[in-house]
Amino acid sequence: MTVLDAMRNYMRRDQVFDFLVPDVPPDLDLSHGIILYLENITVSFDGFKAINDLNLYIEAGELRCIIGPNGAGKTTMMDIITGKTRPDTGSVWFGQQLNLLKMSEPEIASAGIGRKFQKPTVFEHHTVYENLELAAAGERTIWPLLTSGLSAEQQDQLDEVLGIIGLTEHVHHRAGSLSHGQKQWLEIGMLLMQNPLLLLVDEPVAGMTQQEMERTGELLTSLAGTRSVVVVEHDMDFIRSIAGKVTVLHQGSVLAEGTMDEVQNNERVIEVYLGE
Ligand SMILES: Nc1ncnc2c1ncn2[C@@H]1O[C@H](COP(=O)(O)OP(=O)(O)OP(=O)(O)O)[C@@H](O)[C@H]1O
Repeated sequence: MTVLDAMRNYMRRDQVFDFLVPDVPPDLDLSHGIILYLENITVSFDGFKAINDLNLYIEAGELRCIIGPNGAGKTTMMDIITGKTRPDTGSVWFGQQLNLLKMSEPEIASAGIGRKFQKPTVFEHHTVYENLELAAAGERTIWPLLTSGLSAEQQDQLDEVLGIIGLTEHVHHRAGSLSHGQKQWLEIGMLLMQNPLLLLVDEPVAGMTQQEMERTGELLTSLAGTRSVVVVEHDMDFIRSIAGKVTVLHQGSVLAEGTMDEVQNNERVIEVYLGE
């Protein structure tokens, strides 16, 4: 079964994960099995090419790890996908039909691309429940939430998300009282309330305990399949524990791509990154 078939199966409404199966917008064409196309991207800052003729393709439903030395362009690449930075040249497509370069940051988020930054940005004085509730509402639809609360479907989704991120027992605790790892999971849960089809996750395990790291690996692995997950991370043990395909960025381009074993044994990768 191809990844796309698997994704289509997950999308069937008679399956158990009903509330967590992202709705595929009608204009998001995944018929080629690719959810994200970055082609011939170049970005310069004051004449310095932070991204240099980058080509990257993310499959529907895959978990991709992006690694590379400091300054390789990983953050800039994420910024391009989310519309924060516009490239000088190249194209960025979400599925076959959505040209991300013609969309604003909020439009890109609404189309189904969620981003988790390295530091957790939960509302510390609100409970876990309230954080998820606010995330369900989204910025532009908060008024209905204040007046009538969550819909039955959103409530079911919230319960499901709580289970996935392992915070059911903490639902009425203030987010500020959670451990660092739990805050990171809560923020991933907040993104899940928006049902993204592509989740971008920046250095999720920085500062986590070994146990939290393992739990995060399980969480991200479980999210792939029903959605695509792109993880930027420096921790090689973590990458090895979750990775399917790994992309190594160097000086703004793809240096190598393959399994963790393949990239770890690649001479160029050893030279410019792993041998550091
Ligand atoms: N707004 C900016 N203005 C000038 N230079 C920038 C800007 N943003 C990024 N750069 C430069 O572009 C290059 C790529 O930076 P980027 O943050 O994308 O790398 P990275 O792979 O995410 O690094 P790290 O692993 O340290 O987070 C770096 O040399 C950085 O200094």
